[in-house]
Amino acid sequence: MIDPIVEVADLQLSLVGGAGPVNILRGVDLQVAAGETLSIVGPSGAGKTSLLMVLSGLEQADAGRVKIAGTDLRQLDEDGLARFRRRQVGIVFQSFHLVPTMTALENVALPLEFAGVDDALQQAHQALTAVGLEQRLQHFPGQLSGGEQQRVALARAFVAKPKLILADEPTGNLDGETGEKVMELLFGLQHEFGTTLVLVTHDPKLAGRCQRTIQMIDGCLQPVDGMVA
Ligand SMILES: Nc1ncnc2c1ncn2[C@@H]1O[C@H](COP(=O)(O)OP(=O)(O)OP(=O)(O)O)[C@@H](O)[C@H]1O
Repeated sequence: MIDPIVEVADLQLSLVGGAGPVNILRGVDLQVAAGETLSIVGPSGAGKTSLLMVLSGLEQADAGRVKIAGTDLRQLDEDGLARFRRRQVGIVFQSFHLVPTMTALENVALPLEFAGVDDALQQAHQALTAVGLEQRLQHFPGQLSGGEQQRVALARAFVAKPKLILADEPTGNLDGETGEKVMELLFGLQHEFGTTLVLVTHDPKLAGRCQRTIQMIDGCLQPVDGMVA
């Protein structure tokens, strides 16, 4: 593959649960090209979220290779991983993960402020306008609907123009119509910025919007319909 932004080889992850260590990712190989949209589907508990956690640097793999936008994540310490996340990755979670004590504007400005950007609030204002929330800048998450909260989360994920967006069930907590609108916004922003998108979903319609779909089964990635992971 030319110019892959995600390069994962023989990735292994085990986490310690109540009954001892569990092998969650068991030899994952994956390449995603710059600008590509990829969906990952598969049964509950197969390891999809865990893979996104490793790709975002929120979880450290036990073995294998994880290179994102040319950075070998396994060589980074906690500070390096935090810097990597701020610069290269935007994350959209099912349950929004906004800071409840901050307004929509402050939530979106946060990644820019961490990155030392001077006009963080101005850029956050623009990003919220782009998702149709210019009338909600000073609202706190608790004063927003689920769909509005997810639009704030989309603005926050895209505001620093990361190379990679990781989305975990971004419409999972929304009703059908609201989910459709959030999906349109997500793909609209992805297209506008040419961002690489890796999306975990149980929704076949959402998965079908991506250029490529693969499935996670029992900690391993497998092709869907003859496609190659
Ligand atoms: N912190 C943890 N400690 C121990 N086990 C964990 C931890 N986090 C996840 N697991 C286990 O890892 C497995 C994979 O979980 P993961 O959330 O990645 O699956 P998933 O495919 O995203 O599932 P779903 O579709 O239900 O969200 C599950 O069996 C889960 O119980």
